[in-house]
Amino acid sequence: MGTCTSKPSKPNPYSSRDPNDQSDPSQTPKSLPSLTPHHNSKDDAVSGARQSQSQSPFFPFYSPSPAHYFKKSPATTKSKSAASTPSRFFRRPFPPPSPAKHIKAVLARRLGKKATASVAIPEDGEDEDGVDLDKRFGFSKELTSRLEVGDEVGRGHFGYTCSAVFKKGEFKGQQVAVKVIPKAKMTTAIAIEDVRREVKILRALTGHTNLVQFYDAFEDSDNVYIVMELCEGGELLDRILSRGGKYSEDDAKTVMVQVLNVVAFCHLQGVVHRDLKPENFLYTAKDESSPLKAIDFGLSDFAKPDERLNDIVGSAYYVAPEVLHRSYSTEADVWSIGVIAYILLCGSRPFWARTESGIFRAVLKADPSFDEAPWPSLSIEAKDFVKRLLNKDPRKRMTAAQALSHPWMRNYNDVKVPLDILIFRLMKMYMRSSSLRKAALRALSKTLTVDDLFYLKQQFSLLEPNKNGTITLDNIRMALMKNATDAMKESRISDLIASLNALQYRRMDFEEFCAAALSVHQLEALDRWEQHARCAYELFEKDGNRAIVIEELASELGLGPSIPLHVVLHDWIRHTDGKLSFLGFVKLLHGVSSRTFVKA
Ligand SMILES: Nc1ncnc2c1ncn2[C@@H]1O[C@H](COP(=O)(O)OP(=O)(O)OP(=O)(O)O)[C@@H](O)[C@H]1O
Ligand SMILES: [Ca+2]
Ligand SMILES: [Ca+2]
Repeated sequence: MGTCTSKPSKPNPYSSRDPNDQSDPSQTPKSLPSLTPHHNSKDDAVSGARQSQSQSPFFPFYSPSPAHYFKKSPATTKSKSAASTPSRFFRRPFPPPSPAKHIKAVLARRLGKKATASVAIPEDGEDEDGVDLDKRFGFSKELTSRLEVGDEVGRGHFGYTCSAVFKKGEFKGQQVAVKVIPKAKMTTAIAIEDVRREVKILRALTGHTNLVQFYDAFEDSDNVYIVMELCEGGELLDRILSRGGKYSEDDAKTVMVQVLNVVAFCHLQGVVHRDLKPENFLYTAKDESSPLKAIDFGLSDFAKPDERLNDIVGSAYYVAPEVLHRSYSTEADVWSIGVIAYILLCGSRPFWARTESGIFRAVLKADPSFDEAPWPSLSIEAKDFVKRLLNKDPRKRMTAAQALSHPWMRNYNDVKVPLDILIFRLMKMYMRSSSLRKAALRALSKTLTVDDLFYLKQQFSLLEPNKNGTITLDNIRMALMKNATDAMKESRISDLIASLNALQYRRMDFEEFCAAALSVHQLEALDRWEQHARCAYELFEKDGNRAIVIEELASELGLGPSIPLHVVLHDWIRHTDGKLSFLGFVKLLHGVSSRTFVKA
């Protein structure tokens, strides 16, 4: 993104650092151990872009940045005509790359202005003609009287971060971090709104162990200041690089459990982070066992139930395919966690190319490699875990809470599985389904394995405080309230509860809960899907299948009069006895609507 990539032109006026000291510690080139890219792309342009150590000792680990970075970087010039070897060295590109939002700009160039005009987002960096931007945030102006601001501790594209100490008040003496975001960089209404939202989300979400604690926000005519907990242990990225990307499975789990916990929490609150990457997780202290904290909610947004987001934001290596397709929600964060998990376990990036469009092509088309070392020596569970996070279909991808109950994770240090927002979405769909579909789902739920049931049992018990084997609408409301932050108001999670109103006068037992909260799409992604479906159909045949005429089936499915019923539903009914065929059964499980047929 154009103007948001440069460093502040003047030194931090609050820093006690020697103003004559021209050196910038963040810019000292570091030689870093290799993070080898590998994937199974059949695209020669992509695989041919791998680099050799001899010819390319330096290569940015970060996203290949916008073209202007690439042209300037000596690292990239060196890497041009190289072939692949696994053990080369990278160092950090210079200046810091991977501005999060630039993906939008790159796609705008690729698709042409017209294609992106629908979202009416001016390119960042472009001034909005004739519009006087209101850069007042309503934050306190008392920064200097409340805090003594010290040295710079980190830097991003939108801001830089300094350490500071509270001079007075309830936090007197407390060391904190202050992220300084220059107002000069807020050149569009969208950019201003982003900063407003970053503060709003941080303020609302604070309280989770793995989320940086927010203290306050200030402003003056030049900057916005976000005061938060100081994390002195550095970025997760630096730890990965210093280890050469080699994490034992247990060490990777220690990272994953924290990342998944905070992301499951955000998703339950209806917040999607949209920029999950190792740079945006900080350790509170230098020691290995210090907790990890999610930071940088600069691209985060509220994801209302049933709403799809469409801004193309994120960082290239970590961006989910559906973000590139401009229709996504919380699942996109889980993809990014899958990329992080892949990197932790094998030290390589799953989707890699020399150019940004090459990375996007790989994200959309290529399957990451699980054949090269060290994958063959890793556990089957570890591979399954990563594959289920990196499913290209967001409906088939695990959620963060499901990932915590995956066999690879769940026995690790007594992992606690948090409430999963997906449960509410699925229950809502179930409550609105026809009795025929409910019977089909019930049959399918009888085929679930111990692993599948583990997750559902955990979720059920989170909703069932009385342990009497049933849940009510009140129980659900209470469970959500127990976990609620202010963010839920904005993301309208209460609407979800309202949509479960049909539960008001009855209870749901575990058996029905399994039918209501199972995801057909996720089961379909498994190798054993065919077995599940066949077995469920047999059960359905014994107990649920009945003769049905096409018109009745259409009304069960809620199909409108515009659908040529006899054409589309012909194969759904068995001609011998007029009952649902296997095909009809599977279609029914998915839940269909007139829209399905219109699309087809
Ligand atoms: N609470 C904190 N404690 C210590 N350092 C921090 C803290 N918050 C941020 N930093 C440092 O400042 C850097 C920039 O912060 P942040 O990522 O929030 O800024 P940004 O301008 O939004 O960056 P990006 O270019 O990634 O969007 C971080 O990578 C980190 O090194
Ligand atoms: Ca960042
Ligand atoms: Ca950011």
